[in-house]
Amino acid sequence: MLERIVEEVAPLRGAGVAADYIPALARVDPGRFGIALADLDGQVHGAGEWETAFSVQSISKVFTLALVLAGTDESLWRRVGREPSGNAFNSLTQLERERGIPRNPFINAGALIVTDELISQVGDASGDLLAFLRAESGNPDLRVDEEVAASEAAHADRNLAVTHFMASYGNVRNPVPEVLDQYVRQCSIEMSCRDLALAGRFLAAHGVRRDGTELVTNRQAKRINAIMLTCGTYDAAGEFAYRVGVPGKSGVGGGILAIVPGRCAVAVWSPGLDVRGNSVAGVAALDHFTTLTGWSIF
Ligand SMILES: NC(=O)CC[C@H](N)C(=O)O
Repeated sequence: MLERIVEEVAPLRGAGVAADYIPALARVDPGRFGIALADLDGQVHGAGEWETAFSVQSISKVFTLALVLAGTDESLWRRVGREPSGNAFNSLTQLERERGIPRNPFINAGALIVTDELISQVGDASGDLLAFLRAESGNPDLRVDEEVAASEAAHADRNLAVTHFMASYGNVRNPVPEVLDQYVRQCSIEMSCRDLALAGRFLAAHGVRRDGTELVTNRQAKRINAIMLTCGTYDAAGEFAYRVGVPGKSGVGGGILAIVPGRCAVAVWSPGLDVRGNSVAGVAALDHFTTLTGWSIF
């Protein structure tokens, strides 16, 4: 079935444009495509370029949220909301009206607060994330792409502005440059569809990790999936629910992690993005996937 999906989306490969506000991402061929599925037993299947590493970008926000929630009570929710923003992932417009409290943890502003919280908990937030991702994917070679990190850090005016703005409301605990550095590093981690599907599997498995231990409770996993559904694709979350019908988190590297609760995690990658920053062929592939399997949650 995954091979069939590769064929079905072939005409869409190359549609859209690779993100260019981070120059190192603009160099990737937008026509590439891969898909992988990890089931609850940790079996993984793939088609296309499913073992090629790419920049996970905002998909990292799901994992940092899970790590923060695993390490604390619910106090994070005093600093970040749980409502769809209806705005672009890097928008500033709601922040002044809402006194420095970002709408949700998956837009940049909210993810920067989550990273700030993870720094307070563990210090080296991106290192902690990398250790988690290596363990879940079984791939000890996962690493930060230093070229992408440097490129993003050199073009971070907007994320710096957002973080300073939230700091002016007292909603940032660590020095802004440190929060930015850790955020850029987490976004610049390279993973393949295979790695991502395995790393996201715990969200399909009600919070239980590869080794059988619990990262987050069943209730927390349910809630993270709910926020992925309502906020994971930014101002296209309604359209994503309409077409795909499962929780999903996209990144401007062209990847999308989708969760079918109780069944599997699916990762797709194709760098050509639509205007809202979601992979054109990736969304289409997930649309085919839930149609072929009947595994939409609706
Ligand atoms: N949507 C995304 O993937 C955005 C992540 C990117 N690192 C940024 O902060 O702009």
